[in-house]
Amino acid sequence: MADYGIAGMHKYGDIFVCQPQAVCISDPADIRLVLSSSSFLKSPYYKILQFTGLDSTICTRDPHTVSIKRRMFGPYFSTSYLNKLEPVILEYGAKAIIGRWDTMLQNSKTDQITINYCMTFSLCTFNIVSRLVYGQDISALDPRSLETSLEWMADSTAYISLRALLKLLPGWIFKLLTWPREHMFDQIAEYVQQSIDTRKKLLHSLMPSERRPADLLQALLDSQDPQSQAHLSDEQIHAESLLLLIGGIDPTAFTLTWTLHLFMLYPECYQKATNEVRTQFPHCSSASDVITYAMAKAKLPYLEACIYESLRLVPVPQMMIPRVVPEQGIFIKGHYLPPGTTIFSNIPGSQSSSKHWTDPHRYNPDRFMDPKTRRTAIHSVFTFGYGNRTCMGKHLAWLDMVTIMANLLRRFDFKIPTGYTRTGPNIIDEQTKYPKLMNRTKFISAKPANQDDCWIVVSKAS
Ligand code: HEM
Repeated sequence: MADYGIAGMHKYGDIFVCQPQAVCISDPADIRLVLSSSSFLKSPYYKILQFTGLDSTICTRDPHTVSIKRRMFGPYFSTSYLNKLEPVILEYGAKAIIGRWDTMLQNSKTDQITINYCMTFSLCTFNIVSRLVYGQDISALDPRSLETSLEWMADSTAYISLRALLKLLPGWIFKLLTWPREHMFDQIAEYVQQSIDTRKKLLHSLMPSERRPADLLQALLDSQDPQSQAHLSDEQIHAESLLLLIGGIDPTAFTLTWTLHLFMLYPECYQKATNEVRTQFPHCSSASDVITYAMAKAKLPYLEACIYESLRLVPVPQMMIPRVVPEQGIFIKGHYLPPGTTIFSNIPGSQSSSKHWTDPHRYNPDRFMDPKTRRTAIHSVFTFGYGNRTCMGKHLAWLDMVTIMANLLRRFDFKIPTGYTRTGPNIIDEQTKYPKLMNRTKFISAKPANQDDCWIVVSKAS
């Protein structure tokens, strides 16, 4: 889909017909216009994201229900609620990686270790999400549970996504293809139910003076329909929790992966980001001394710009967030689009277009630093979507990404393993004339296609 959008944009420009009664648009101004209007409903395509028999937030189309759901859950994804969750996020995120790498370095005879950073970031975001959404400490980065965690994470997320996609097929084919692994779905459902039951028991046993837990499981249990005051049923919690599981692991982990990969391809950016972190936070007294999100937001603008630039250059979600033209129709670039037309926002195309970005194939975080271009640049990155259906978890994703990256750059040095020659600062892509990026899958997520590209040498900060 992403390649098709990029090729179509090069051939036909900022708007082209991509299917009967469907167009693909790439001008950031047009994308903003469509995505910021609540009268452009999500297209029925989103039904494939129905992980259980019920609509979770992402595939809800009816504007009234959407408004209720966003009012119910929105406060729990706000920066003020996330502040309460930050100690847990730091413990299961940045501190968990630091602890693991410190132990590995202590046991290493060479003062350096070689690790797979994509896997580390995936386990780490899995660790955070499991704690926040299921209230479970799965210690994903602990060597004793590493293999089980990897297997469970890969199988469950792949299976849930695949099961959703297979729904596009006729019912009997869906049943035929999914029944051999249907037990997995039952296992996940059981896990969710156990988490809900354990939490309900805990709440029941709390003394009035004791504090209720603060996490996303509690948010799902506490949230109330603003009109009827009704709470979510266990089935609704199940549907929403699977969305948080799928949305919360891969996009965050892969954005971190691309950021570190891009640092290795652009050593000057890596050096600048590292210098910024180590100049602003020079003293690192103990293992528990970590850079918090507020500290990073206040003092690390270049690191933030680096993450924005990764989100622009490699937008991890590869879907084109389709919307339907409302009954009054719309003119885009002089073309009248009648009601019912599907509009795909060509995010990968728009974010790599030389019409809208100077030197688009170059990783250049400075475009998010210059006060003259910063605002427009930020509003032209659609990796989290945009407007009234923008990603609800984006503040959480930023918190995860900034705290993990800032703390790792502060404590560790990174370099490409000796002998690795598939990518590097001097391995230039013939087409773009800039360092070649590692290959990626382009189906659902821009995931590194080959895990062998994700090894990196880590040592203590010099
Ligand atoms: C870098 C990380 C992330 C990226 C790039 C990302 C991207 C997206 C995108 C593109 C959408 C769809 C927007 C649309 O359909 O118009 C979305 C929706 C959503 N995301 Fe994320 N996401 C990320 C992290 C998260 C996290 C950590 C969570 C929560 C744990 C989350 C929860 C959600 C929810 C609940 C929605 C549905 C919002 C709605 O339909 O109104 N996301 N995200």
